[in-house]
Amino acid sequence: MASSGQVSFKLEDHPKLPKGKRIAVVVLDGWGEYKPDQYNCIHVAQTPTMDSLKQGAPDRWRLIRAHGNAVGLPTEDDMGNSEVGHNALGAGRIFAQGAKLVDLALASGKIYDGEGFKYISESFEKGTLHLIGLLSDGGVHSRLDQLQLLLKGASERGAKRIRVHVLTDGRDVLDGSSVGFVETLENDLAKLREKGVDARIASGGGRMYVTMDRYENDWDVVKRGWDAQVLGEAPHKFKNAVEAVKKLRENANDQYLPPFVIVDDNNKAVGPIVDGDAVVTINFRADRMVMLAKALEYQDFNKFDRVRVPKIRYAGMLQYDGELKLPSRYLVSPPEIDRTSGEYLVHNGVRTFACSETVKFGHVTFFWNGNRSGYFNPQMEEYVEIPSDVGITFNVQPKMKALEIGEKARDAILSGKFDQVRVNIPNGDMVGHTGDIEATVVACKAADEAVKMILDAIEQVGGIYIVTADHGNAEDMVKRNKSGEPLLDKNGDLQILTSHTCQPVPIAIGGPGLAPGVRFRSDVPNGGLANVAATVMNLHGFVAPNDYETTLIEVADN
Ligand SMILES: O=C(O)[C@H](O)COP(=O)(O)O
Ligand SMILES: [Mn+2]
Ligand SMILES: [Mn+2]
Repeated sequence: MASSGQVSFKLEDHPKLPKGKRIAVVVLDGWGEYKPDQYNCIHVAQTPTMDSLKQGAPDRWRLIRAHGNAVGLPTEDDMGNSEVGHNALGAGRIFAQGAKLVDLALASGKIYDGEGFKYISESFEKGTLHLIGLLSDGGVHSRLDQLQLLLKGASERGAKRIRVHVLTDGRDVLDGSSVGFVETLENDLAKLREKGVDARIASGGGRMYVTMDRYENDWDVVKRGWDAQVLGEAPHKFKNAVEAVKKLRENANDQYLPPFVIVDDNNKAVGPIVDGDAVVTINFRADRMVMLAKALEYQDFNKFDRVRVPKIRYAGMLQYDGELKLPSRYLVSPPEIDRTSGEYLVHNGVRTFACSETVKFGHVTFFWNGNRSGYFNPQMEEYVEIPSDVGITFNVQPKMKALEIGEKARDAILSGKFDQVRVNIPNGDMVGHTGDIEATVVACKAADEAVKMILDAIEQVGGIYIVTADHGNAEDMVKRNKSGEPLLDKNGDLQILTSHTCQPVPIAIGGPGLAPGVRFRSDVPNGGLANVAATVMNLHGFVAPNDYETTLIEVADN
């Protein structure tokens, strides 16, 4: 706890639980609990390991909350996501997250008084304001209503020429919904034009194919965006963005639309980014904006040929990486997630190994450690990234690198070099997002096999396991009405749910090293992801800091 300005990271000994056990912390990505039907891929898949854990209920298996207020999101209708989920798991407390902080800053108008807005507004007189980001109401990376408020606020404060570079979603929202979002935005921009603001959509593309890669998996994705947004070059040229999205959807879904630029009557791009302009990346979530932020901000940059590097005033909606201070200017201060469990544990002698494949690597490192890149103490930690497949949608390879992650974790456990071995197993989530039900079933089976590999290793060394998930996804693949029945679209087709869900997630503890009498408490019925950190600290033999959310376990006297 902080005392006289100094943080002491010393944890108290747990009165009943021993130190020195090897502990596997397994996070299944996108693995919620839902009624067993044909659209519940976890139920349909063979998942003997996860099924066997369930038999430990209620003492060693239970459900915890992973969405809404339990993870610091604005409302109970907000589904969970990896960022807020892993933040809560790692930090042991609930922080108001980016979505909420931006809401508050817009509502109070404070966003316009901050350094970031003042900085970009210096370009309003002579330059163009460019807004780049995900266009949907998914609330995971960005929200349309926040963009709308920012457009209004910026134009009222002097922005005379505005260009919006849209990234279509279909991943946190239904596929096909991009058309409606672009129409809504076009209406707003038309209203601004009536008021004398030269406001237009300048470019676009699907989020997974244009711009929003993460953890440096595939820089080509960012380059395609750069070419369209900055250089004004793209394979597809249209006069109108609604027409562009409708046309391009004939051959691709929203997530994967190819890049396009909007051109004028002379076939000239209407909104390349040039010297003197201002740029705001409107996503509040970090992982899929960091790469673009680097391309926009870094002078030394060799990930792709930027061709032309305009001298711009750039601000992020938030600062995306506190350690890298990236970007250096931002409109809203990010949550200050301090004193995470990872930091405490290295100070208390717990040696940690963390691993996932590229697309989830930052989840068990960067997000887990409070949006902080790098090690707390390289002598005590080792983070291993297994390269993800590039350039495919994961329904094509639904097993992903699950078994490789399992093997790395197993070897780390058996090596005796680590006290905590932490992994993220991505399949349920990454394949769930493709909306391919059959492939998601294969994905869930692979994830279960990886869990088995880890639990077997824990068995062998007399260790402890804790298995949980960050939010739901694969357990429900259709959109439903209020009574839970699947919804059909106007053609009578099932509406496939590519997004996360608001379902709770399982948590299980066990292993030969678990002291007798350890069981889930029954007096924390509303426990959520933020309660996991204190639980893990207990299993390592420590009491969590006072301000952490309470532990989920107790030790019964036998
Ligand atoms: O970025 C993504 O892939 C989705 O928007 C959310 O998925 P995640 O929160 O599981 O990463
Ligand atoms: Mn996730
Ligand atoms: Mn996801």
